[in-house]
Amino acid sequence: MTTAAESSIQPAADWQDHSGDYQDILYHKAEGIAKITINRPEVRNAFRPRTVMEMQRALADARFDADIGVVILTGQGDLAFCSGGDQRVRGDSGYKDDDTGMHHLNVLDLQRQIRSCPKPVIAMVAGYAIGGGHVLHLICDLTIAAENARFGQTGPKVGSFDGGFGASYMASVVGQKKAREIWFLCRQYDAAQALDMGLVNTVVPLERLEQETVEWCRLILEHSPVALRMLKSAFNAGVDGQAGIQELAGNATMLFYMTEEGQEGRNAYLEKRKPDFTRFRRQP
Ligand SMILES: CC(C)(COP(=O)(O)OP(=O)(O)OC[C@H]1O[C@@H](n2cnc3c(N)ncnc32)[C@H](O)[C@@H]1OP(=O)(O)O)[C@@H](O)C(=O)NCCC(=O)NCCSC(=O)c1cc(O)c2ccccc2c1O
Repeated sequence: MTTAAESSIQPAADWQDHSGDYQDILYHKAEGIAKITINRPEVRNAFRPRTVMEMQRALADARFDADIGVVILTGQGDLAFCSGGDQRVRGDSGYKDDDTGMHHLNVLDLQRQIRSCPKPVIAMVAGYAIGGGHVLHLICDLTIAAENARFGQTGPKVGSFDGGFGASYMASVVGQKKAREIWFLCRQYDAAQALDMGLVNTVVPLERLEQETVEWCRLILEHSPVALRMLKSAFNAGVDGQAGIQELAGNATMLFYMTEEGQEGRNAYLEKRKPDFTRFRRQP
């Protein structure tokens, strides 16, 4: 019998360990890919506040590492990607932080961080993606699922709900009727059903899960980082309201700063002269 920690997923890259002092996650890098693994298989990779904080730190590292072009989010073992918030530490107003005793719903911060990360984030799902763990895979740009993957929400069963991305973004992915079914009935869906409703991008045998995911990463890494960045923020802008527009506009500003026209404004200010924009064409 396999234990929750054991994995039959074949490694597909020469991963370098960057886990450092992390307690709840593993963090690896290889070939321009960062891999963040929730490492709490004894609770089906449920997250507590510390888990989320560590994931936030690792994701920030991946974002600011110029050698990294794509991020994989996954869970340790064959049995679960993530089973959502750790119900054992759920207090009366959130999940209790071991160190401070404060109550958190900090996975919501992580969701926004995944969405605004200018690099593609891919969920690599074996086993259960349930509750807040299901929303985490949903938020990722792409999901590669193993044949044993199972998806679903439990909120209304356990006294919780995610009325943010978990509801509205889900509806934009699977449609209003299906999203309401997923939340109202709290059923589980297998990988084939998830593929059928557009919740995942592809389904592969468990052993090939990482190989397929790394192949997708390698393809992405062949492509223009700026084009990918612009596309991600453009996809977000359509559903994220003012925050999405801010992200897309921020990328436009970054590109403008990279032009001579943008730099003329800065240079003129620093050189205490009037800017000369006459040499820049007005595009039709
Ligand atoms: C995930 C399961 C379907 C797996 O079932 P299976 O039969 O394979 O395994 P067990 O049930 O026996 O579990 C093994 C072992 O793990 C423990 N465990 C599993 N999940 C959790 C969990 N989420 N928290 C704590 N512990 C967990 C389980 O108790 C067993 O331990 P033993 O010691 O008894 O052996 C099934 O486990 C399952 O349904 N799990 C619960 C899923 C769930 O309800 N998750 C919480 C949903 S709410 C949520 O995630 C959430 C979090 C947030 O931070 C939010 C923030 C803002 C808005 C909303 C939020 C939100 O909804």
